[in-house]
Amino acid sequence: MRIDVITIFPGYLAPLREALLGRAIAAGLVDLDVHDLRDWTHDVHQAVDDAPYGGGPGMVMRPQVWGEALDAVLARDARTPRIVVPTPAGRPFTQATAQEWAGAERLLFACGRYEGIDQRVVDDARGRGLPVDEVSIGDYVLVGGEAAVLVMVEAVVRLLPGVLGNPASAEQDSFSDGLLEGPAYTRPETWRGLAVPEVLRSGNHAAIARWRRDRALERTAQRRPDLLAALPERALDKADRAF
Ligand SMILES: Nc1ccccc1-c1cnco1
Repeated sequence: MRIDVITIFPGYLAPLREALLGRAIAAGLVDLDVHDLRDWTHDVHQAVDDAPYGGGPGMVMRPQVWGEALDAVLARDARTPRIVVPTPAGRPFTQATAQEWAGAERLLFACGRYEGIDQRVVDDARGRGLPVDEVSIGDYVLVGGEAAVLVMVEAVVRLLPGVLGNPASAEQDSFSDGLLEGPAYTRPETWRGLAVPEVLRSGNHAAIARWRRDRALERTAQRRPDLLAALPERALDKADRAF
């Protein structure tokens, strides 16, 4: 997978070259290119934004600069990318989105700041038949899209074959079966007077699986009843319903 990121703060994306993602890049599973949007400005001030038509607070990022940047970065590789624009006004980014994008051969993230990018940049790209996803990582206000790109790239790249040491862990993630993961424990058996639940040390794998499923159902019901309500009928078996 090739990943391009266009931003006015390239340094903000440095963490993408660390740890798991850094290893994926080193292993050739991911090609990452971070581009400075200001490289496509032509004025001495390298202006990337301007006042919004219609007035109001903040600044809007200029279409000319973004248009030139996108055209140049698109041309760097023959593969057509999904263009991703992080925005608080976007559709929710979920595990399903990450799984969908993990199948893409190329992703191009356009990091907007201020009050966003002139809408015509997205409209022009869509008008040329390019897939553009405007997505939000949650209902809160960030200063720019860069933090959202760190989140989304990690969620996607960990799903790529060969990235995770143990692919099973991707299957057992929270959300992969529609439920939140339950509590996890490791040694010592007792710590500050708190003991590991007996069943987890019993060696009875059926009982352990049941206990874990019950804790996941319990936690999901308490913290994310919306996820429980969204589960398809077939997702809960008889034992689940008894819980
Ligand atoms: N608040 C923001 C400001 C700029 C670019 C993205 C966001 C965003 C993305 N997901 C939530 O917020």
